[in-house]
Amino acid sequence: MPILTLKDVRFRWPGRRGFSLSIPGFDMAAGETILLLGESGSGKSTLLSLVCGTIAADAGMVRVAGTDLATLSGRHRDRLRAERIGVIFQQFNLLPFGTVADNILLPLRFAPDRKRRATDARDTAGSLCRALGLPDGVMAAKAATLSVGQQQRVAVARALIGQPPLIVADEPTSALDAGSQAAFLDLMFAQVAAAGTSLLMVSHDPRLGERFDRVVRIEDIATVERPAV
Ligand SMILES: Nc1ncnc2c1ncn2[C@@H]1O[C@H](COP(=O)(O)OP(=O)(O)OP(=O)(O)O)[C@@H](O)[C@H]1O
Repeated sequence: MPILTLKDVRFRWPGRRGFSLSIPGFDMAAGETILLLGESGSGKSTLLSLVCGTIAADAGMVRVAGTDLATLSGRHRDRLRAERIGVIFQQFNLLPFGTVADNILLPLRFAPDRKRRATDARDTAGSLCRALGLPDGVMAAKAATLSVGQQQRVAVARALIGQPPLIVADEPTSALDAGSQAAFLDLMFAQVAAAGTSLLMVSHDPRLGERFDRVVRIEDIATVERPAV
């Protein structure tokens, strides 16, 4: 069964001349890694928001791990996202005054099944930190005191904890220089492969493509209408 299926999806941002996106069909196999490429403003983040259920399609089907998001209430969509999807945002969205441990454990609060899979969640969080090359003792540090590269790794640990079947990442390397970018991707891919997780990552950088099972350009799967400026 695919981890993700989009079929005849249409979405338009509100406003008389809002940007609109339509996707006739897109499938992602379980365990597959896909790089989604497209220029700035081409609708990549909009597509990820549809997948995460933070915005609802006007028409068509978005199916995540076998469930059509349109059949769920808002509360159940939030629950499905927390259980099934690990999200890494462009700005990482860490709680600055929370500790690293607080931040990594946060998604488990809304996802009891995922919490169960993480068994001893604090130990698991510590192991993920070590595997991602974070220094000893980092779990007790306030997130705001870490470097950008370290915060990025905490965001990956938060997405991976409890082994959600799908990781969605929006330009997670945009704040890193080329060397740190490669090191970060090595660590992220090692963890994704170890857990057999599917990874849908957005970027505008085609050089990252060789690491992925498949490279998809947004214009190949979606038709967009942009408002005239
Ligand atoms: N919250 C919003 N409300 C209204 N329109 C929006 C909103 N977010 C995005 N858009 C519209 O959707 C278009 C596509 O934006 P989106 O962020 O999906 O593109 P992107 O490919 O991810 O761009 P970037 O690479 O710059 O992040 C934008 O040009 C904007 O017009």
